[in-house]
Amino acid sequence: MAARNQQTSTLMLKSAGRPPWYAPDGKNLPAYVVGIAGGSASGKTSVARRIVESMNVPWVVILSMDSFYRRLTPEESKRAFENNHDFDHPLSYDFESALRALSDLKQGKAVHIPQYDFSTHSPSSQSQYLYGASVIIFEGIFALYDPAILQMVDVKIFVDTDSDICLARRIKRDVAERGRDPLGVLQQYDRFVKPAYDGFVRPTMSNADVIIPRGLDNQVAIDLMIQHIKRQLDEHNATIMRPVLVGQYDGSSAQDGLAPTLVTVPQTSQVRAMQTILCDRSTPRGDFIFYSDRLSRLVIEHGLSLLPLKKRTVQTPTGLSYEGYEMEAEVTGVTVLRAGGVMEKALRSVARTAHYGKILIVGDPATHEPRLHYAKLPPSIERHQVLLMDPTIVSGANAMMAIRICLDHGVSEGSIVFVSLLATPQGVHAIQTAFPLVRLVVALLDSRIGKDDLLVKSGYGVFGDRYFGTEC
Ligand SMILES: Nc1ncnc2c1ncn2[C@@H]1O[C@H](COP(=O)(O)OP(=O)(O)O)[C@@H](O)[C@H]1O
Ligand SMILES: Nc1ccn([C@@H]2O[C@H](COP(=O)(O)O)[C@@H](O)[C@H]2O)c(=O)n1
Repeated sequence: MAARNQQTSTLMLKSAGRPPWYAPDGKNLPAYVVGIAGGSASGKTSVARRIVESMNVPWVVILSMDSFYRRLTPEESKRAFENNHDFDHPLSYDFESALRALSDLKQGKAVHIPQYDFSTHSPSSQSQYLYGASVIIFEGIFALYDPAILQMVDVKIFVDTDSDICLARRIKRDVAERGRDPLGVLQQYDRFVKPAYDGFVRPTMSNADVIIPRGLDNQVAIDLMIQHIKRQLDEHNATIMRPVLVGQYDGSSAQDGLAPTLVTVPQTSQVRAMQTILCDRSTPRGDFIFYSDRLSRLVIEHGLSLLPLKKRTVQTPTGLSYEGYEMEAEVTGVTVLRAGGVMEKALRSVARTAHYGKILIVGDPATHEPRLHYAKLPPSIERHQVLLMDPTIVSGANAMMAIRICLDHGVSEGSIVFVSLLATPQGVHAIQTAFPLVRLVVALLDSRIGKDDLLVKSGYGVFGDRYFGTEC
């Protein structure tokens, strides 16, 4: 039982090169949902897998209804092991949880899906982390049954395979993969599977847009379906955000027209001197590192000072009580790799108990469109105040993707503080337009951006290269 409660989950996201999945206003575009229903062993999973393989992009995911079987009582579990429990009645599914997961995924949120173990008739200790799919394939015998789920599904498929073939495949599969014996499979089939198919599952065929006779054997129908889904994905991609282009902001180089969510650190004499050292092309690398670290600590401290406090009373060594404060919520620092690592170092030097996450976004060399390559965030991040760290904001496109990822993982917009050493007003404006509640703390504003390479023409140069010594 203890093992069952210790749900493990892979928090890694392997979406090599995922383009933006949200519109210029920062809001997610809904994912396209394909529902695949049909009898048990008709080939639903096989068809879903064939679609995923043919799409050949990581942002197509399968959500199986197996994950939403209701938990059995001890009495029901005993009957299940005697092949005498009805897993084919609609009441055996938790449609509410299935709807919630599907709806979250469709809205672009990250979800943890329980995994089901057919040999124990219960959820396994594993859960699956799904994030950011543009196409979701929802498959199961009742995928086209529940009216609220049907509302979520964009294209509805029913796999119609001869029942004798389904039975033969089910015996083979359940013995090989689900820890069953042939006689038990036959008993369960006669008692529950066949009557439920006739009474509940087959009638949902009338909800389908497309019926695929013979399942995987019907290559023509599957190819047509794949073409249809690819077209939907192309249309989806056509409406996603292109880089926020230089020139959209018409203020001057100062804070003209920018909202008060932008805070520049006080321009003390020390800050001015440090900025000058960082802007100077002849500054030796050792000095560049030293002053970047120092300025990072200042910006981080400034960012931390914006986070809310709550009252805390402590006893002093002399026995008096002291009415003080503590942070209202835990802090997570999210590093936008690689240059954000510099600011992470600064956060580690001032915050003893922070959590950490990392995001890798790489600009497409031709279009400068940001592409998500990796994200790893702490599981409880939705309850934390988040410091997003990237030393430079140019077009704002990378920052917007990083903010979107935090929001998709349940962080509220008002809990995010984006800290940066140098930002363009254009980039800040783009971020503020899409995410008006995100606060930004920067050390320096600089408005000069190269039209072709989207690099700040003055300022610190390519910060990461200068800091890590990787300049060409
Ligand atoms: N066209 C096919 N030819 C041969 N075996 C198949 C075919 N389609 C599916 N199978 C096998 O039948 C079993 C059930 O298929 P599956 O796709 O899991 O069905 P479902 O998801 O509808 O229960 C699996 O072992 C699968 O490998
Ligand atoms: N513990 C369980 C749960 C479900 N089943 C059977 O699985 C069938 C649905 O899965 P398919 O992959 O075949 O669509 C359903 O017909 C249940 O009878 C089970 O045997 N044990």
